[in-house]
Amino acid sequence: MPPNTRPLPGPKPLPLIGRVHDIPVESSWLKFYEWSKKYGPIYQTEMFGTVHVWISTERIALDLLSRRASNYSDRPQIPNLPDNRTSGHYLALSGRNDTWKRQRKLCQQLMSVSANASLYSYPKRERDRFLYLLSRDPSQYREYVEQFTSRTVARLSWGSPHPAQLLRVTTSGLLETISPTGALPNAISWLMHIPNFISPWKQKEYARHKLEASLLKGSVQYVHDRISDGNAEPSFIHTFINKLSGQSVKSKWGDEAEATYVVGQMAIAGALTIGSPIQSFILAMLHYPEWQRKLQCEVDAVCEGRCPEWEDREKLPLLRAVMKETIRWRPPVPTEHVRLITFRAITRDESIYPDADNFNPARWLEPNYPTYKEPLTTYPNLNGFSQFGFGRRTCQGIPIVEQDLFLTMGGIAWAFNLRKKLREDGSEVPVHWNDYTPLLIAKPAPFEFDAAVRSALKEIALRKMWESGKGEDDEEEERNQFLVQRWKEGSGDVEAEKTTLEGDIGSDRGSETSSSASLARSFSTASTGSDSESGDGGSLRSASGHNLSSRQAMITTLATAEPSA
Ligand code: HEM
Repeated sequence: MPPNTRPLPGPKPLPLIGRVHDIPVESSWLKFYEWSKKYGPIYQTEMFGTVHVWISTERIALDLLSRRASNYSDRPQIPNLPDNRTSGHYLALSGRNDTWKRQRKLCQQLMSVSANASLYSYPKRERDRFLYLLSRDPSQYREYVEQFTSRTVARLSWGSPHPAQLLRVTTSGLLETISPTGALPNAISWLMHIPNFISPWKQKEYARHKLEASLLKGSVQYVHDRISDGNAEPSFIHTFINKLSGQSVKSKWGDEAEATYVVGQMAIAGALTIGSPIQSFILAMLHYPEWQRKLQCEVDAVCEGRCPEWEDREKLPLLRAVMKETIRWRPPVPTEHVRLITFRAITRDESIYPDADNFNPARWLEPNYPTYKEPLTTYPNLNGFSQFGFGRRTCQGIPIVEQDLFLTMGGIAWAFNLRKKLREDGSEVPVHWNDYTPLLIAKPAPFEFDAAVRSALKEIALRKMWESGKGEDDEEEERNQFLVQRWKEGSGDVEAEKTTLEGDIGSDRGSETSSSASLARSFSTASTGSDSESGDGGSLRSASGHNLSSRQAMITTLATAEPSA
């Protein structure tokens, strides 16, 4: 402490445990928010001897994290992932070191090349597929939303939706590994010193990481194969291989092994986060039907009956306001534990957001609100929004978030009347107001609703959108989902499935040349126990010398890997 400074306010710690007993497992951000009301916008808490400083207003966050970024751009060690600051595997969790600086630059470069090409229309393609699926069975909305986000980001990362299903598995495991309310060592940090062979958390994380390494390396090899075949789709890694790799530029962008993890981090971030605001949007439309009507009016008037496209964005300010307001109303990252910002508290600052608990997109569109900004052809947008962080660690995925949310929220408003379900006696099935999952990325707990397609013409249009949006891989993807489900439940005999499906392998589409083959490489690497960290991508062929299909390989991998969820 410099002379003449006072310690920060905060709850008085108890010996050894500090205030750990105060933090609820569910919705811990509510406690941090409550403390910010009591102790002020910057306060400290102690947990098992570690001091945590919490920031709860945008002004202080800007002062410290942006203006004094050279002091405050580091990340702490995560007890359940102790090499997070140095491994170079997760850019968002890296310490402030040269590897992080290089990786951040690469991420920025890959993102801007894709954003300049409007993300190759991948979000539109997946949005069309998503809307049709939602029209078939709204009760499966969470599954379809997660498919949308993970398939879109898989296409962006590797030019194929194939890796999406496994990406979801490894990513949800990672979320548990790093969340303060996930793995126990994150709450009780001395547990990180327990040796591997008796630590269930370390063993689980090791198995997860191994599967993830196979997925990332196999996906990169797949892109190499497609480049050799002359039919590679655009993707982050394709840009790296084509334009940024090679000895001369290695010191600037890193080598391919590093780029594999940078692109992996982008895929992980995209698969994890964007589902939250899409689901919160549906929740908002059920609680605020008047805003649903206004949004539909804007979309109908501007698009004259067709589904909104990314090119319409300048003309749809209300849709952009709804996107931003959804994120403010229900922050996807309510507390950012890696830099200890209570994003939720920031969004509840009444001097900036009057009547803060109310979902009110008008606050971005009318001059009498403090958040209003002109011109409405550009504003509101998500650039610089507090919910994406501050200073040198600001989120690098905003172009993806913006396009994904614009297309899905606009598409839902165009296609459906969302409403609460009615019971037989005419009463409404209640929908919760603010029941969210407890991990680092908060998603609404499941709720029920009806999604009625707004007209017969739209039914036909949705069918056409599905036909053009669905990929060759849809059938195989459906099978993969089934297998992953069985594996997660631990109830399925995956070996038996393997035998049955292997018998059927002749019908497996494109096992020699399609996207399946390269993924197979990574899966076979994992399943044969070869070193998944070696970076060479492993062998392309099975023991019998035949290329494995991704389905066959996934079965093999799942049969040998530990469940991570
Ligand atoms: C609704 C969606 C998203 C939200 C709310 C969100 C929010 C955040 C937040 C709060 C941070 C930490 C900022 C800080 O410490 O100051 C962050 C970092 C990051 N985000 Fe996002 N994010 C989203 C989607 C994405 C997507 C789609 C990508 C894909 C590229 C992405 C990539 C990253 C990366 C690479 C970082 C780490 C930056 C660094 O540490 O230098 N995010 N994001």
